[in-house]
Amino acid sequence: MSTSIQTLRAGLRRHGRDYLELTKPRVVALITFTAMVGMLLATPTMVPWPILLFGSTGIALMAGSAAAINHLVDRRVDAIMMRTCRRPLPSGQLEAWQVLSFALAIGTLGLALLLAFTNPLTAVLTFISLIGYAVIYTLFLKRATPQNIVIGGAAGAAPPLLGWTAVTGHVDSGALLLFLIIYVWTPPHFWALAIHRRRDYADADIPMLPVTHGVAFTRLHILLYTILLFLVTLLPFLTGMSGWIYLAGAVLLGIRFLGYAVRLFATGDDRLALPTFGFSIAYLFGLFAALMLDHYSSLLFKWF
Ligand code: HEM
Ligand SMILES: CC(C)=CCC/C(C)=C/CC/C(C)=C/COP(=O)(O)OP(=O)(O)O
Repeated sequence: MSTSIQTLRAGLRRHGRDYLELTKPRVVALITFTAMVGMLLATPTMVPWPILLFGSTGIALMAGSAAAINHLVDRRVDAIMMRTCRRPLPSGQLEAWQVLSFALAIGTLGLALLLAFTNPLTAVLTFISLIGYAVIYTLFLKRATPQNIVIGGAAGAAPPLLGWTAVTGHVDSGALLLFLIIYVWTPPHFWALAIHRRRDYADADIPMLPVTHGVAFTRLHILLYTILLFLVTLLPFLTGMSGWIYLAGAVLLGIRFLGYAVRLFATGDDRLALPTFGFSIAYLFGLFAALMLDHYSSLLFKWF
């Protein structure tokens, strides 16, 4: 046992950057931020600091573990695609057993933190999200249907709900609303990138929407989902969960996102696809920052 821990430690020192890359750190950073906003919105008082700290670390570790399993399952597909061929497995920097050990280690640590500092419901739902992304999406859906990311998007949309249940111990309408926002955001986020990288997906025989149904059809669906997203993001205000500060943020960000989607659709210029993908990330960060800002400003207003 101690020898295998020593081997793991030596490997971590030599390949720190590769292990970090396995976790998709920038994706997990945004996922963790949305989970923390879910925690903050779940209560009108302060979130107990052990839940905030260890709950979000637990969710981040399990999301990182899911991302590492995705690298393992997809290693042959990743070797074919230009965007992913330099990843640690296809480039030979790490071997499959190292990736599996790493994923199991951080996944188990994450699960233990959630069980110790949050509640069984959060631990179970986070585990289901891990399986949803790492196994159901990556191994089956991704290769089976162009609706892969619509169905698989449920795993990526779960984090704010997980943050919410970490604080309250149950799922309620506020948590479901935050889930719904990310669920509807995922198709325009991903399909914009898929238009830009469609040749990669065709080469790897992955049935992404622009490959199976063409670019024009995908542009239309990006636009339709962005309109739906605009409407869904009004719900936190309409249901009284959030106030005017959030509404202003959601409308401004939504108009900008719609601007990208309309231009992509109307001009048919695929050079707009990558900027649309880039903006989708800034959009989601901005929207959740607006939820948080609105929550605390309305609390301050009540206190004084
Ligand atoms: C099924 C759901 C999703 C799919 C298929 C998807 C797909 C992708 C892909 C393929 C990339 C890679 C871009 C690259 O390597 O150049 C990416 C990047 C990114 N995604 Fe997603 N995504 C999903 C959900 C999410 C969620 C839920 C979040 C956060 C809440 C997120 C945040 C990001 C961020 C921040 C990046 C940029 C990463 C970087 O610059 O390294 N994605 N997404
Ligand atoms: C809370 C928890 C455990 C959630 C896990 C959610 C999670 C890590 C979602 C990531 C979504 C994502 C980057 C999908 C792209 O995979 P891809 O295989 O289509 O993209 P790739 O080609 O860049 O690998």
